[in-house]
Amino acid sequence: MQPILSVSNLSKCFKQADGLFSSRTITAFGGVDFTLERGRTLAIVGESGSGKSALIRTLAGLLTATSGRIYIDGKPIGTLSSQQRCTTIRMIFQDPNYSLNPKITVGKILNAPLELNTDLNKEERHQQILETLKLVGLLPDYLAFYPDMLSNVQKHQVAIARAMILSPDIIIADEVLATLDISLRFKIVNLLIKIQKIKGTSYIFVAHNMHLVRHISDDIMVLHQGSIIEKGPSEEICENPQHEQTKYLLLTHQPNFRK
Ligand SMILES: Nc1ncnc2c1ncn2[C@@H]1O[C@H](COP(=O)(O)OP(=O)(O)OP(=O)(O)O)[C@@H](O)[C@H]1O
Repeated sequence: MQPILSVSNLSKCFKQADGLFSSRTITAFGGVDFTLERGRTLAIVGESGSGKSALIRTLAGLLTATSGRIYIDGKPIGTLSSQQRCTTIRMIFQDPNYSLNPKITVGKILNAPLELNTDLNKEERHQQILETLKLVGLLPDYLAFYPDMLSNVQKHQVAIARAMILSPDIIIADEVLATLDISLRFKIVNLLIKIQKIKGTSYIFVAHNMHLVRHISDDIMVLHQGSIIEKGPSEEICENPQHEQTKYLLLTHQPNFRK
């Protein structure tokens, strides 16, 4: 079967001012190749500055690649309209305290992507919103709530609902669990796993916690200084890491690691 996402020789460079008249080029990542199958979860790990955020932002269309190709379901991403792109890949940002507008209700937050990207009428949009709220485990009462009236975990549920409202093929989650304590982390992880089973969504997770990564991902890709140094099935990478940097990440973020 065709992978839902295929990335070939992708790179992103930034130009940064260096003195008054000169600039220097910073390569955030380069030569990145990978595929993501439908209904699978890929975790991207790496030390700070390894290029994780730049890569996922490029995949989500928030940054333009310097070179390389991205194919969605076999089609070059450049051939998709912005609506098609929005309904295919959605991103969940790290902290819902910043990504959810505190001035609008949950109902309006969920209605906006439908209004912008679909031809559904008001009643159809309302139905879609109710179904999505149910999917993430929230009651219809929450439609009238403002984000500040919600607990931290409920804000995460709303952020997931906003990402799922267009039933995208791929969800990219940027360190979404970092702001939650351990018990709530597993609540959100289990919710994401449940959604994947029901909808067949593919996930790309950026995470630091290797223990969690092992639990939630099928495959792991390790970035180091902008390059992929290791990728493969999660169990294999965690049990038998080949690269020193992967061993270091496992030691730092997984206390039981003994290699
Ligand atoms: N807008 C930018 N302008 C210049 N350089 C940038 C920009 N964004 C990222 N970089 C550089 O690209 C490299 C990769 O950064 P990136 O934020 O993708 O790393 P990261 O792995 O996500 O780090 P972290 O885990 O700390 O978020 C770094 O050297 C960073 O300084």
